[in-house]
Amino acid sequence: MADPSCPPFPLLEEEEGQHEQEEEPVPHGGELELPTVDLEAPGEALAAACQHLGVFRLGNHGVPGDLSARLFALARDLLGRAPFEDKQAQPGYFWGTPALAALRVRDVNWVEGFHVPLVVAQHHRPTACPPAAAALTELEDLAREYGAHMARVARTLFDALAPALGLDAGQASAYLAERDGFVRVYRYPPCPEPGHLGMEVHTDSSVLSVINQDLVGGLQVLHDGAWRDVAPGGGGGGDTLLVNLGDIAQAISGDAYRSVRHRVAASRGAERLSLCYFAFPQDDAVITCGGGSRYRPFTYAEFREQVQADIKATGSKVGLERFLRHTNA
Ligand SMILES: O=C(O)CCC(=O)C(=O)O
Ligand SMILES: [Fe+2]
Repeated sequence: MADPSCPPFPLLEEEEGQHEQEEEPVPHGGELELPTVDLEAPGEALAAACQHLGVFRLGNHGVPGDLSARLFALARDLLGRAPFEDKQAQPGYFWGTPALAALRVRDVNWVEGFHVPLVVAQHHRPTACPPAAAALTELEDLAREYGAHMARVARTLFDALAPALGLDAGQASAYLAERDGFVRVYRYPPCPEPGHLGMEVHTDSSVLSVINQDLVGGLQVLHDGAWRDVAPGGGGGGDTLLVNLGDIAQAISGDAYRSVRHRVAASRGAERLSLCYFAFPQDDAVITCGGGSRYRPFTYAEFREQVQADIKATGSKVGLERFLRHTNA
């Protein structure tokens, strides 16, 4: 029977030769052991994880366990129990990848959620509709409280990395506008199509992202040419969060740090929930890592606009490759 909390599953009719899921099948290498960085004493483990993996677990993060638990519970109710049509009417709600819907319906990710910016001018705050209005307001308030913790986490990590990256005070401030970040509360409903993705392969456009996943699992990172599972163990099911670096961290570090490619496999059996926070630079921050870098200096606004233009035109993000210096070889 169709799940009323989801839209109808798109019929995935392939037009011959037009769509490739992956150019070459990427092997699956089982679970990836991740290092744990202590937020209270990041030490050398932090830079090492950024260099080798681009993803790590974070302990001693100071996010109250009951705050995450309340957010997970509310998200489960608001997303998992309500009919799709009701959710669509709510501000901040999205299904799949809205930017792709008009282009290639078959690529729509099997995920839904609420997008919650940390800072919103009061007069811009849209009003939720009944019957979920009170619960949705509570979800937003909790997500902002959670987001304030995330901003603290992002700033602490970034400040710990800044000396090794050779950043001056102005750069350290402009490259991480942590209060301008946002939280996404995701639900990956059980998917009727085996092998479908909850979220397609991508790198984040952020400086860094913090993932808090429940116990279901499904997150995979590309490591040494193979997809590797990142086992649950986050705030939803343990004491650590996951941090992954985004494209901007890679650019600022002149490719020393990795913006790790990742995806989420859809599950057939259980719904999966995650709370994700994304931190970005100021729009006018000039991203540069000196003359030796493969990338020309660019502002974050330029990067964001290029990503959006590429997605609109082709359905895919190109990312940092767009900003390579031209060589006249
Ligand atoms: O839900 C997750 O665990 C990951 C989501 C993600 O990669 C993203 O939103 O960029
Ligand atoms: Fe991501």
